[in-house]
Amino acid sequence: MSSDLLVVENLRKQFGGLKAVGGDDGLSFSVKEGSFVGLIGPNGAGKSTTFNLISGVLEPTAGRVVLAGTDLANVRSSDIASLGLGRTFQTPRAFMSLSVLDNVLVGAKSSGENLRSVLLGGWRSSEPALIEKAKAALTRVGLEDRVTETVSNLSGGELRMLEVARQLIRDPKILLLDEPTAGVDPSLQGKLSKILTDLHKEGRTLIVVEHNLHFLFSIADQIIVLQQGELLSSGTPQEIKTDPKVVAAYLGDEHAA
Ligand SMILES: Nc1ncnc2c1ncn2[C@@H]1O[C@H](COP(=O)(O)OP(=O)(O)OP(=O)(O)O)[C@@H](O)[C@H]1O
Repeated sequence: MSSDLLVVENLRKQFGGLKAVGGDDGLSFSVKEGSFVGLIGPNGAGKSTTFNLISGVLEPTAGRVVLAGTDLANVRSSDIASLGLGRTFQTPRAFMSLSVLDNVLVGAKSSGENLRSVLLGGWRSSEPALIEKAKAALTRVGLEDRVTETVSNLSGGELRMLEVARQLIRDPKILLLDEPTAGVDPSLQGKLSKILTDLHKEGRTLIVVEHNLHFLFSIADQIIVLQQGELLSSGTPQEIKTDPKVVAAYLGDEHAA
């Protein structure tokens, strides 16, 4: 039986005294190694804040996050990635004037030195093994024909896939993806769903925030529903679709069984 890779325990985050995540007892849930979790909830439910707390972008007001047995309160946020956690953001982040390949390479080691030389315009990667790894990551996300393209010429969907490739080069155990279908042409969503399913099949744990429930419910094996920062429900996609609390509070009448 697989064990918990991620444990979120009594987690709370307030901004200026206003609750963003967690009620009185805080938000608690756990994610088993190798699972594919969808994190859903209406706008403002606390999904991105939860991602920011797990990835160390924000510090919790209370509670803790334990990744692979390590309490992240004891880990500098810049070191969380080296514990095997990768994440993408709602708004993709990239060096727009660099090539697709260089964007993957520059993130590979994430040293301050790399970033400084990119900003000064003198950065080059010359490690053949790393270049091969970057190309393999780009092939995984379907960008193998765009390797030499300048990032500013990519479509919104390609930019999202580039972000995933930038994470894959570090070989993360767990990947947090914030709205991967946003800006992706609907005709390409089948391709995206295959990419995510393949990452899952090779043993990676995925947590995906997504508003496109049709997309998410067809690929995730567990759904966690947040409402106003609190856990509303958790279960298989089928259980969630038919949970009266979820139907009433989130999915709306048209989804009622
Ligand atoms: N930096 C911040 N300062 C103040 N309030 C914030 C901040 N970030 C988030 N919030 C508030 O916290 C709550 C949760 O926001 P969050 O962005 O986590 O929700 P979400 O579920 O990701 O929403 P969406 O689906 O719209 O992206 C909201 O009420 C939001 O206004």
